[in-house]
Amino acid sequence: MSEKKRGFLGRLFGGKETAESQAEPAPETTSETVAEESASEEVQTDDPSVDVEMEVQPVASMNEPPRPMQLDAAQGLGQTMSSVPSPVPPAAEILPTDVSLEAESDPVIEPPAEPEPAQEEPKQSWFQRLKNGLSRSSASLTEGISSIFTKRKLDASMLEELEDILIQADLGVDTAMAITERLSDGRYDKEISPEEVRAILSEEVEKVLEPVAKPLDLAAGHKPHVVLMVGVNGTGKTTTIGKLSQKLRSEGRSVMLAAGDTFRAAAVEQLKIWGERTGAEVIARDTGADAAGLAFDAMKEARDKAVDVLLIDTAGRLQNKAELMDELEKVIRVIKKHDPDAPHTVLLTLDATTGQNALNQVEIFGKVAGVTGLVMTKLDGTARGGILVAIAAKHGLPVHFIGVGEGVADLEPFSAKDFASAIAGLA
Ligand SMILES: Nc1nc2c(ncn2[C@@H]2O[C@H](COP(=O)(O)OP(=O)(O)OP(=O)(O)O)[C@@H](O)[C@H]2O)c(=O)[nH]1
Repeated sequence: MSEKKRGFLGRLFGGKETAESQAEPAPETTSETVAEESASEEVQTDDPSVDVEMEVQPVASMNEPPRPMQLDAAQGLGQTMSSVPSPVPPAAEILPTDVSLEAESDPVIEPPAEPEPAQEEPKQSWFQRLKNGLSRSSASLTEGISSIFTKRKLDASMLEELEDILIQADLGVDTAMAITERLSDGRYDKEISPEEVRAILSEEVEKVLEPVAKPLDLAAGHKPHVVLMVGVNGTGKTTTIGKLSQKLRSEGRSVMLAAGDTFRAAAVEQLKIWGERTGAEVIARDTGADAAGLAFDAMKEARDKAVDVLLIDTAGRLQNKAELMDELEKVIRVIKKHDPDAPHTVLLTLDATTGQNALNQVEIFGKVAGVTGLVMTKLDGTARGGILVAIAAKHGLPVHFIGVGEGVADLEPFSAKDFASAIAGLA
């Protein structure tokens, strides 16, 4: 019961809610050092000694109280806000094969509107939303299982068919084999029900996911704790930052958002809206501005104002575009000028609809940006949610959150057991 009284993030991030963060004793970055870097790398900061290109535009005050859309921290897992569904574009559409560095101006993707109290929908538990979100993934598995294991005695061809279904659901060869091996153990020539198979599926998936289901740890005392959000275009970086900001604010933490996606005008606007909604100050520049310069200025602002968490957005980039990946490295180098240990968290957002390509994204972003944890989004828009299992088995990186919709309540800390039960279609 006492657990319940602690803030939701306090419990799930492993940190003490009241713990005072200590400022990092990072060496002070001087304007000279930035100017040096700027001269060699053309970082455009707002430091007066450095070439000033665009104005920093603080938007909302971080002292503002969170808006009514706040998810009650103590109720986090059990309560819901209604989400506004919108069609998720297929991976092929959100992963163009050729992306140029020229700034884009596309329509602003407004964060989903807050529900009017009068229109409040019946509250669903997080598990129910997770189940609904994963329904396409679980349907493809459970329908396949039901079609094989119907009043037949277990034989080798059934196991082969099952293995195919599991592999097609992107669970990965190793997990597929582990499941079929476990099934075959002592069950040959015996009738086996689809329910038994689903129970074993759930147990094996949980075994793979348990070691990676780790809360985001903000308790190390960094002030600010710097979270850099990286990933391919349209995977949900900006939306995830907005949702995280909401959660952190409802824990009583001060948050600053850096609109480092200077490539896409709509992303800057989107982040400003999230900032206003969640009471987080937003550091932004005009479209096309230097992302590293913006990150430098945001770091300075966040340290000067002693905010608890700085969430830095970055432009989406394909992992095979070398020049874009170089730009990301530069952003990280500039952040380190303020604090050599920063970014303390590098979150990679993965779009579940991408399927197997996500494995490759983890590898490349891991090398370039030192990814420390994963957020898998859009599990609601795909039958390929099993990819999370393959990623866990291959890379073993912590999975901090999963997203099953666009609404602020559709991002939650990752639970291996819940995910395994939901994908196996268990109640
Ligand atoms: N269905 C669904 N949609 C999501 C989820 N997360 C994000 N989205 C939507 O995905 C779209 C792209 O999200 P963004 O946050 O703009 O993605 P991004 O990675 O910042 O995009 P770039 O700035 O182009 O790199 C938006 O329409 C979001 O609302 C999710 O978990 N489920």
